[in-house]
Amino acid sequence: MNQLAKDQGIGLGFPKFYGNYIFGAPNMIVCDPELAKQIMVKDFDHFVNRQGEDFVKILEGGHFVDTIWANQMTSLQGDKWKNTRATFTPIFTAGKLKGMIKFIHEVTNDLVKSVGEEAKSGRSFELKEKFGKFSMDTIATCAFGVKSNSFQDESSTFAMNARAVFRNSRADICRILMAFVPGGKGLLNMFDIPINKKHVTTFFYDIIKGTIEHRIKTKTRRNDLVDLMIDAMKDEISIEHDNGMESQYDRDSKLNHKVADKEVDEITLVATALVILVAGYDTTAQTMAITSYFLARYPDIQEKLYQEIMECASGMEDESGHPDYNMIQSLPYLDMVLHETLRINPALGLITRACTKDYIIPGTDIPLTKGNEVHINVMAIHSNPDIYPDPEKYDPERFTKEAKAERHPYAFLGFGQGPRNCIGMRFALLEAKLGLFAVLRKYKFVATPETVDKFTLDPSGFLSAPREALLVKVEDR
Ligand code: HEM
Repeated sequence: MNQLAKDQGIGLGFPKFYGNYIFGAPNMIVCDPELAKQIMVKDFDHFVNRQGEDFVKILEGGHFVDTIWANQMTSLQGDKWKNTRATFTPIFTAGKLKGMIKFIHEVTNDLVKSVGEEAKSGRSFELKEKFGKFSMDTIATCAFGVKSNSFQDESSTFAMNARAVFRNSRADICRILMAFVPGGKGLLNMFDIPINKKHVTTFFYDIIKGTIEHRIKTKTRRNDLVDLMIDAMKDEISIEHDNGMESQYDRDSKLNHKVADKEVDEITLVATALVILVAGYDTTAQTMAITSYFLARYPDIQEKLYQEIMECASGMEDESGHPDYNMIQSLPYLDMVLHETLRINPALGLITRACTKDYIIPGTDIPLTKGNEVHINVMAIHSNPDIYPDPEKYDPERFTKEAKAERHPYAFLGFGQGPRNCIGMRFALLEAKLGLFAVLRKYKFVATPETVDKFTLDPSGFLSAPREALLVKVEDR
C-alpha cells in the first residue's frame, strides 16, 4: 500500500491531487503540502474523522471487547474523539514526560546490556527485534505500570499478548469479514462472540484494572501514564503553559474543545492504554531500527552523531548515568537523524481523513461529499525532488533549522499535522533518543555482508515496514 502510494505519486509526476476508486468508493489523494494543510488544519471542521461513519459502526459490535477497541482515540469520531483527545493531551506535555524519564532509563539499561552481549558474540543481529523489545518494555512500564522483561524472557506473557495484538489468525480475519456480511454481526452478537480478539483484550483490561486497584489499595503513585490518565479523567491534571515558545506543529494541533462532565470510566482508560501500545510500539521500534541500519550503512553520519553524543556525555557527572530531559533535547543532530529516517520511511505512508461536511476542493469546483475519504500521500510528498532534492539519499542535513525554514511546514508529515496529529510524538522521540544515545555512546553499528544494500517495503503491512531482516553487527567503542 505504502510503496504503491509512492509509485503512484512519482508515476503521475506529483500532481496536487488525484482520484481513484477503492472498492467502488471514490477517494481523493493529496500530494501537495498546502492542500494537506488546508485539509488537516484550516478546514479541519470538515475532516474531523479518520474513517467513514459506516465503516466504524460495523466494527463497533455489541460485545464489551469491541467497545474497548471502538473507544480507541485512533478510530473515535466527532465529539467523542474531541472529548478523549482534549482529556489526554495534557499527559504528553514536556513537563509530564520529565517525570517518566526514569522508567525509560531503566529499560535503556536492559537494551545496552543486550546490545553488549551482541558485541561480545561478534555476530549480526536483527535490529527490528532488538528495538521491538525496547519499545515493548517502555510502553509496559509507562502505560501499564508493569515490567514486561522482554530482554530477559522471550516468552513473557505481556510480550506474547502484545505481539498477538498485531497478528491476525485465520479465525480473527473470518470474524472481521463476517461483521461486514449482511446479518453477520447479528449472528456474532447472538453467540456473544466479539469481532476483536477476546483473549488479548481481556488480558490488558485485567492488567490496567489490577494496576489501578493496587495503587488505590497501597496509596502508591508512580507519576507514569497510568496515574496521569487517571488524573486527566478526574480533571486533576495541571496544564502547562508554553510562554510563547510553541512551535508551528503545536499551534496547528490546538483543539478548542471544552469537555463537559469528565468521569473515570474503565473502558476509556483501557482503550487509551491499548492505543498507546497499538500506535506506539511498532512505530517507535521501527524508527529506531531503521535509524540504526542507516547509521551502519553511513559511518560518516554515525561518527558525527557519536561526536555530538560524546560532547554531551562529557558534561555529565556520572559516567554510567543517563542524560536528563533538557540534555537529550539539546542534541540537534540526533533530532535531524530521526527526522530524516521518518522522511525517507514514514511509518504511515498515507494519512487519512474522512469528509464530515460537504466541501469544495479549494481553487476548483470539485465537490467532496460526506463520507468521501481523503488520503494525504506522505510517501509522495517526502519523495518529491522539488521539495527534497535527491530524495532517495539519506541526508540528515535536510533537517537543519535553516533547511526546514526554507520548506513548506507541511513538507514533513512523519507525525501527521493538525488537531488529529500524533499525540505521542514527544514520548516517541524522547524514547528513541534516550535508547540510541545510550547504545551509541558505547557501541558502533557496523554493516556486514548480511546487511541489505536497500530494503523494500512489506506490501501486506499497514505501516511502511521493511520486508527484509535488518541485520548489523556492533563493536565496542
Ligand atoms: C516514531 C514513532 C511514531 C510515529 C512515526 C507516529 C506517527 C503517527 C502518525 C503519522 C499518526 C497519524 C497522524 C494524523 O493523522 O495526522 C499518529 C497518530 C497517533 N499516534 Fe503516533 N506515532 C509514533 C509513536 C506514537 C506513540 C509512542 C504513541 C503513544 C504514546 C502514539 C500515539 C498516537 C495516537 C493515539 C494517534 C491518534 C491520534 C488521534 O487520532 O487523535 N504514537 N502517529
